[in-house]
Amino acid sequence: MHAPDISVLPPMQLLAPRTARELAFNVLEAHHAGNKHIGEVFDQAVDRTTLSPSDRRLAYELICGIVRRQSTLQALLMSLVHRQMETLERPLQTIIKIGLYQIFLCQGIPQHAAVHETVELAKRANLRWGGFVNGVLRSAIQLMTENILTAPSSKALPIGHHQYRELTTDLFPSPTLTPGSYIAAAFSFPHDLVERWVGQYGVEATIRMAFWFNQVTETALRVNLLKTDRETFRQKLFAADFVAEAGDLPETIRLLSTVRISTLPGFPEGEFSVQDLSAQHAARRLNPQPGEVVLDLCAAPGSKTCHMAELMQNQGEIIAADTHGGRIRQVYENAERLGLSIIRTITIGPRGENLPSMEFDKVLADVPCSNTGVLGKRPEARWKYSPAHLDELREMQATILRTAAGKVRIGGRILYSTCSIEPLENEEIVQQFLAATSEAGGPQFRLVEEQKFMPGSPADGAYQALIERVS
Ligand SMILES: C[S@@+](CC[C@H](N)C(=O)[O-])C[C@H]1O[C@@H](n2cnc3c(N)ncnc32)[C@H](O)[C@@H]1O
Repeated sequence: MHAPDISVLPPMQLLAPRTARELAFNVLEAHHAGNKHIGEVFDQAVDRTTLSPSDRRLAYELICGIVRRQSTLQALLMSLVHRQMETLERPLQTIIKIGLYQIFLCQGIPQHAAVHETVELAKRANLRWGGFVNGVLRSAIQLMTENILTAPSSKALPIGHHQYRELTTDLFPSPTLTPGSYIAAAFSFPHDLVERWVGQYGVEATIRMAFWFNQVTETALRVNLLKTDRETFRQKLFAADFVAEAGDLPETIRLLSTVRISTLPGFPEGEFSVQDLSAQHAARRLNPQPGEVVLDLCAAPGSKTCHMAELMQNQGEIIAADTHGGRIRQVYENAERLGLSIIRTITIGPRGENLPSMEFDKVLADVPCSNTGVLGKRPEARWKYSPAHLDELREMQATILRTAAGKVRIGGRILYSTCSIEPLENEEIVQQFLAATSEAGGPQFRLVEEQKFMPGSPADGAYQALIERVS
């Protein structure tokens, strides 16, 4: 008889999770079953618990870490459980991974607590699982040594801050013989993606990026200068026990505490937004002025739209367009919270159908992309990468840039931006656009400047090209 296909079994859920591990289990199981973002699933599940803020934080760290480090945890699991993976129920695999993540990759959780808490979770899920999970996790501890390494090897498990934990066994492919396979398995990235990075940036830079993407990063905030000033807001955070520093741009703050954003002081009053530093450069680079008429072609959820409105002193007009009618509502909600009244939202077709017939001073084209610059912030994003998807995205990006070109006035500017570090989605799209328009007899364009932000230097990866219509 064949083993049942466990991938199609309904998710298992614990009623009323009582611990951080139980909450993590519920969210991971629900995430496996559906298509929703981890953050959304977590928000729904957490609202139904009475867990303390520190338990919620631990649950969130476990969830994000386990989704991110899937390949690493799978390699550990396979070396510990000498059974066909298909015969191991998926909820049981999830529980073991919760234990393995705590033992190998969480700082500050003693091994005995990691084992005890995970065995309790296993027993709550299924009384028969406690002994098995206990055995697997105790064997896992035997895989660890006390040694911290500073260079990769097939025994080296990357743990963060450019350090590796030495294991007692060769768990990973050799980084010397097959660097791409080592990085993919040990750091947990799709193999295709790692091979691209190794080809473009070399092994060392790829490893630096992989470390950066795998560590929990600080959060950048954008202060709403129409409501407060940066120093006053920083003092407010400080008074509420949060550590924050001034960032590069006049409105940027680096928040050095881990926190659920909506609980920060000033959030309901619209004194700030969450936005990565590299993304904050987009509106700054386009430089919209008070009184101008601006088109944001891919606006939802509206971070950059609202930043532009703030830079425009809430004077002029912004048409915030998106093809996703549901998400466009978020632009409206963000604008309302931030006290911005110059934004008008519209739903458009994929080729700009339904856009008003006028021309604009500035056009922002913040196109959908592979997200390869923000893989640290979005734990599941790396697993959505595929070369085939890249082709689809490129077609969409070129179309959106052409739509932008058709809406900008002579002397006006377009900002083409992505949160990708793939040249195919960035420089190549822009160069192809410039070549095509210079050959055609219509409007002419020039590249004013472009910038690629590499992940970790110092913030998310991104690309921005400022293009001017010259005739
Ligand atoms: C990277 S997100 C935009 C993020 C947004 N600019 C911000 O800063 O919050 C890309 C958006 O483009 C939208 N989109 C997808 N295809 C589109 C198209 N053909 N035209 C316009 N928008 C599109 C998606 O619905 C998505 O909301």
